Amino acid sequence: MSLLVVNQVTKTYGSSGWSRTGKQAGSGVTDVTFQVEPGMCLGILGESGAGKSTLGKIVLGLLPPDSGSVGFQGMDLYRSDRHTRKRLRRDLQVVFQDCYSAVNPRMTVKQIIGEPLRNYERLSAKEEKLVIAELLETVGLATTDMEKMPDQMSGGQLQRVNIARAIALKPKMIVLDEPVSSLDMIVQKQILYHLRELKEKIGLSYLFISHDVLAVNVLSDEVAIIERGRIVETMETAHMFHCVHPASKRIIHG
Ligand SMILES: Nc1ncnc2c1ncn2[C@@H]1O[C@H](COP(=O)(O)OP(=O)(O)OP(=O)(O)O)[C@@H](O)[C@H]1O
Repeated sequence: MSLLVVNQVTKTYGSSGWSRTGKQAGSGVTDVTFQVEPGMCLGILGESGAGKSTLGKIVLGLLPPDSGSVGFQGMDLYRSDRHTRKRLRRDLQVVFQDCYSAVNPRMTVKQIIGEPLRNYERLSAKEEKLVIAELLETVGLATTDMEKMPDQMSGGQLQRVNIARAIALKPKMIVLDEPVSSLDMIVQKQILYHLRELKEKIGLSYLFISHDVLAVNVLSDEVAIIERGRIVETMETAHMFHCVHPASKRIIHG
């Protein structure tokens, strides 16, 4: 059974003018269908404004679509009761592009990573500290980083903290919304390889939203090209350079 099933999802924003968020009203996404299998990574590759973040929010249960459905672990994300949704959200985590705004600047690394544990698990302070130390090691940070504040870390280190928080509850899937695009090239590469390792080690699935062909190539098993809110072509990443749709060719071959 597929882990994530997105079926004919459409979301249209206001028809004219500018929204409260300052974005110019646009089409959002139209009739989007795809699946992600357990342990696999699907890359959603598209240019700016193509609808990638809209799709990410819909999959995370944060933005109800106008029509269509999102199934996760066999349950309908938007038609389940609150209790089921909370359970599903535990298995569906996210890492956003902006590692600094994703954390509370007044919290220590220990408090940031401990937040989901406190929301879902009943651990003693000692157990929680042990789990956090293990998570820090898993993402390649030192246990002594626990007491640091976000502004004492580099962007790459803080993104590793965000990854540690995302995997704290041993989720089945992580939505990666441009997780490396604000980092420099060397750090980007390190984090992408680390995410790939984690995927294999823990059996994680990813929905990897990106505009970056090389990044998608490192992490994804399959890639779907999105243009003006529509998926125009889906292929195995290994065959990505033989794409046929004009939008895919433009994005992949530059
Ligand atoms: N809150 C909003 N209100 C109105 N229109 C919006 C809103 N959010 C997005 N849009 C519009 O929906 C379309 C898709 O936007 P979205 O942010 O999903 O694209 P994206 O591919 O993530 O772009 P980027 O890579 O620049 O972040 C765009 O035309 C955008 O202007």
